[in-house]
Amino acid sequence: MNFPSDDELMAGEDVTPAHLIAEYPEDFRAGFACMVGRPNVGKSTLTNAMVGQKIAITSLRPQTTRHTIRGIVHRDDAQLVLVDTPGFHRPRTLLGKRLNDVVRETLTQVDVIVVCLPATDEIGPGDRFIVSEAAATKTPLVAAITKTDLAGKERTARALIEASQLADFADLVPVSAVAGHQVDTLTDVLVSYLPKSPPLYPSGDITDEPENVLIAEFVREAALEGVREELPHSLAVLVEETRRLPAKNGGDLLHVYVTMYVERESQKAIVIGRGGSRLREVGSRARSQIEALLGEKIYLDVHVKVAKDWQRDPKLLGRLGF
Ligand SMILES: Nc1nc2c(ncn2[C@@H]2O[C@H](COP(=O)(O)OP(=O)(O)OP(=O)(O)O)[C@@H](O)[C@H]2O)c(=O)[nH]1
Repeated sequence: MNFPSDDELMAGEDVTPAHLIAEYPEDFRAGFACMVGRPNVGKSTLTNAMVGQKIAITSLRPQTTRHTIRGIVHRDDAQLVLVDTPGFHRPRTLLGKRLNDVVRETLTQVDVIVVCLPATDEIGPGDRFIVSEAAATKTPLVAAITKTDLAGKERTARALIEASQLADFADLVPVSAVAGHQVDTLTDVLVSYLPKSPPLYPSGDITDEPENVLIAEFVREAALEGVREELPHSLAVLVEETRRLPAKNGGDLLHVYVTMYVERESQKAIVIGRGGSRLREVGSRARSQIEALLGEKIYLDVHVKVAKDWQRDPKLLGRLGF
């Protein structure tokens, strides 16, 4: 994570690029919020709804968010940088341990933590574990009671009461990212916990994740779609290279070379499909998303490799950005 250090923030104009010193109101606020919660509670969807553009990766399958992807909410009076963490897991592998470390480190550095609790579900041990980890930091906690459109009024009211008994939340906000209900209210609440500060990022930025991370996530998301087998933990995607090559019809075309790592031959067969049919579908779905992200046509080359136990291989984990 590349949070600006205290020194950088204190140093003000000395390190602030010229484009950031543009005019901003005296009481401007800027800072970081981090979403935590069990898998599938709606963290990514909520991040997208607040930022207003697809950045974090959502999926029907749990635990798809591997990388810490930030979205940035730009307002006239504030800049809210949203950090979308992978979520806590009971660490069984080196990957699991590193993911937890990333989350913990993040939680101590942000200005406010958003604990996402779905209105549809009873509070369980998973929620309690996450809330206790979050409460162990000195950071203010805000509860977002998510998916209220699915839960209805009565169940949402009960979820609010249950949440208020769970921890000393500074605020509780019922919200539906899908229906767009109370999303702005949540942003208002989070902004109120940010320090007075000049903007931290240029006004056009929606995320500072390198493009290759987003490209890899798009391929991963496409590869997981419609697969029932337990693939989420076993699938990792790496952008090996991007290269601009002359196109047939003149000009040039961006070639993107991607490797998908699975742990077993059987998983490779699932990903590739009969005669490569599934992989072609995955490639074309990912390609159109990547083209939308980059604003240009690309050539996408996806290779599938078996890397047994990649989750325990420090070298490969490092290359994959963990
Ligand atoms: N109806 C409804 N569905 C929602 C809402 N928010 C999220 N969902 C759905 O819930 C599922 C999980 O949402 P995500 O945003 O991927 O959840 P997450 O917490 O980021 O999940 P992980 O990446 O696994 O940690 C997706 O199918 C979403 O479409 C909501 O407000 N209303």
